[in-house]
Amino acid sequence: MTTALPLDMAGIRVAPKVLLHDHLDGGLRPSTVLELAQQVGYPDLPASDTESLARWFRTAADSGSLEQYLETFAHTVAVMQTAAALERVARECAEDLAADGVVYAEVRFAPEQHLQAGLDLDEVVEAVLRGFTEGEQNAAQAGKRIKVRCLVTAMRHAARSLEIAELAVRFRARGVVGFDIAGAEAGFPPSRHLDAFEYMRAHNAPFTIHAGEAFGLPSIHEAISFCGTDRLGHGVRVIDDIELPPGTDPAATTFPDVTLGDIANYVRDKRIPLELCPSSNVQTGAVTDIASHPFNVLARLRFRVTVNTDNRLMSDTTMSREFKKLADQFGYGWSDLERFTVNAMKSAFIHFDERLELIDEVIKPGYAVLIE
Ligand SMILES: O=c1[nH]cnc2c1ncn2[C@H]1C[C@H](O)[C@@H](CO)O1
Ligand SMILES: [Zn+2]
Repeated sequence: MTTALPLDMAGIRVAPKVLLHDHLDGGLRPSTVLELAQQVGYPDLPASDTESLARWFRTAADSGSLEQYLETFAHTVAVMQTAAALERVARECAEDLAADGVVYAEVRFAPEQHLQAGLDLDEVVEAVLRGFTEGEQNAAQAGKRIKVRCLVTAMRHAARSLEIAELAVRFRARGVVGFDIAGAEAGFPPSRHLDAFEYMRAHNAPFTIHAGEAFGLPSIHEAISFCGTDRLGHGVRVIDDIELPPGTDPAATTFPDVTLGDIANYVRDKRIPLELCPSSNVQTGAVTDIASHPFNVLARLRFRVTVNTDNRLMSDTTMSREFKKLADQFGYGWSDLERFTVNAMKSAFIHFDERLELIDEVIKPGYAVLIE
């Protein structure tokens, strides 16, 4: 592990980063939530100034339960019901990610949650894509290169997943690069949405599934074996299929006495990317704290780990902060952060030539100056 330049926040912010798991409705600026609520006359915000609102989201999301964590989205979704609001939120998302040094992002949201003021699914997606393009252009003017693509999510408790998969395919040439399911995991197995996944596969279109976050191995097993997912949203509970001797330090650099079960072996053998979201996992109770997060075990065992924010507003985080937390906890250097970034870029849903270009022209040169 070489660390030529100090691995501090300033350095991490300039390092090129790739983000595969970030929710549009979980990443609004607190000031934007307030302004949009005022504009649309939404009366139910739990706070009336930026600082208190930011604090409310963070503490309410710190619930230890995915179900309670998800309740906080009622407020962000409520203010994202018009084309103008969606466009603004998407534009600011691209700008904020670019300012943090993210060079490629796949940002997801559930179009079916944004129909309350009369927009249809296509109009919702069009507004968000316009916002991303504007944000990319504004970032470029500020000297920051970013490419933002969209994943459309279906809510797993609802019954619109096939329609959303069709939406993903309909918009595939216009900036939607994949499909996802999210929402409460317990009681809503991925196999409820088999027709949607089959539709995606029939159209040679990729998808990811939130699995192995609040629920354990059975959820991961369904996602990979029955649904054929291309990536795992979180997937952190794959650790339940990995046996380590009692008392093993999760921050160790090697794990020689490890035994992998069939599911863990399959995920690693097939290089199925894990979209790990450390801070979010602590908030929803998937793990106790960052120190006991299986990120390091999975990374050292060479699973295809990627680092993600999940919900920047609810976790009061950024890609840089997630990198910093992991580096501080597990002693990573620039070459490790580069590896996680290349892992993410290889796992992106854009075409191979575009991934390669970003790796060769942006990521490798970006880390080379930090490592030297
Ligand atoms: O971490 C998550 N697990 C499951 N569902 C989630 C998570 N973060 C956000 N969501 C839900 C709430 C949002 O309204 C929805 C679409 O982005 O996805
Ligand atoms: Zn998520």
